[in-house]
Amino acid sequence: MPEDLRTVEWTGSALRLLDQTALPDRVAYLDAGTVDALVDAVRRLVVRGAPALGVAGAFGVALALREAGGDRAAFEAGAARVRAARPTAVNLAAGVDRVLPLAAEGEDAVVAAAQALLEEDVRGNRAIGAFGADWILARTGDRPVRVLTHCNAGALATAGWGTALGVVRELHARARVGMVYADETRPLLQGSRLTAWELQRAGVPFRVQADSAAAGTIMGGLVDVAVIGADRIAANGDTANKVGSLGVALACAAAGIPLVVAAPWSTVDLATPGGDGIPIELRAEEELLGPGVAPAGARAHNPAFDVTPARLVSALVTESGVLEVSAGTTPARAR
Ligand SMILES: CSC[C@@H](O)[C@@H](O)C(=O)COP(=O)(O)O
Repeated sequence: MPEDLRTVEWTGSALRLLDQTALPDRVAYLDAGTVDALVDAVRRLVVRGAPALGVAGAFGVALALREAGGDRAAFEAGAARVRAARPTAVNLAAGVDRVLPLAAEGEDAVVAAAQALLEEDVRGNRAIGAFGADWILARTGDRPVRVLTHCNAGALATAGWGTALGVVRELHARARVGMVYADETRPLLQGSRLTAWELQRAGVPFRVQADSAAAGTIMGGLVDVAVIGADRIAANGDTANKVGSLGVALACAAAGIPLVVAAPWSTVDLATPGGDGIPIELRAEEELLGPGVAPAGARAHNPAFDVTPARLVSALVTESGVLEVSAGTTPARAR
């Protein structure tokens, strides 16, 4: 993503969000100037992706502080609403928690801490990209690398550069990308709308494919490595990410190719021992239904995420380096 586009930016009076519901057709921004506006934007996925949610949550504390006007209980309630706007990405709660202690010092101190988190995220993503590219290239030799990715873990999902797509960008900068298969990502099309948009702008060769094509593409020998992001990684390495990631992981295991999870340490939740403790967001049934899609009256089951067991995660790439999770190097053991 070019430097002129920011997913999350503090204007001085509001949080300016690049509206990801309008992409790829339009580049539009939404200024969230209240807690209500921010919570609504988070729920509608105007801003989305775990690290971007973390940064938005941190700035949301400044909105809550201003709105409360010195009323401690109102401030705490506002911050709690931001924190709980979506349940799975631990970064959202972590972003809020990180700046909360500064509330006593006022809005400027909170904004400065949120801005520091934003800048840290971009720096971390650059490091993730380099570590991930090194790890992959050490296993693929000289041939161009064919990558499969699921959902959008790019610049749009972060404060800049991206995690899984940060690895792809780094491979591309080293002229080593053969092809990227971008799963379209049902039901909200983060892959075909957002990942494809980012890859196109970056000049990376790609094909969008239906989620249901992923297993065949992997088993058919068209993919060297799958690289995905994460919303929450438990202490044992179990990884929650966009629904459909588990299917990609199972196919990778069956085909004997690596599944790489690229995420900052802020996505690791050491307080959650295993994947069964990760809350999975259930979204509105309407996202999967409607005229021309399903018969009137049909009901839907619409989990936004699934959990990939640690044994299927070949590598977890963070800004600190690579953990070979399925080989036993879990986040808990590394810390
Ligand atoms: C770097 S983003 C990592 C994850 O947050 C991403 O893969 C994902 O699942 C996003 O889900 P979304 O529902 O679009 O917020």
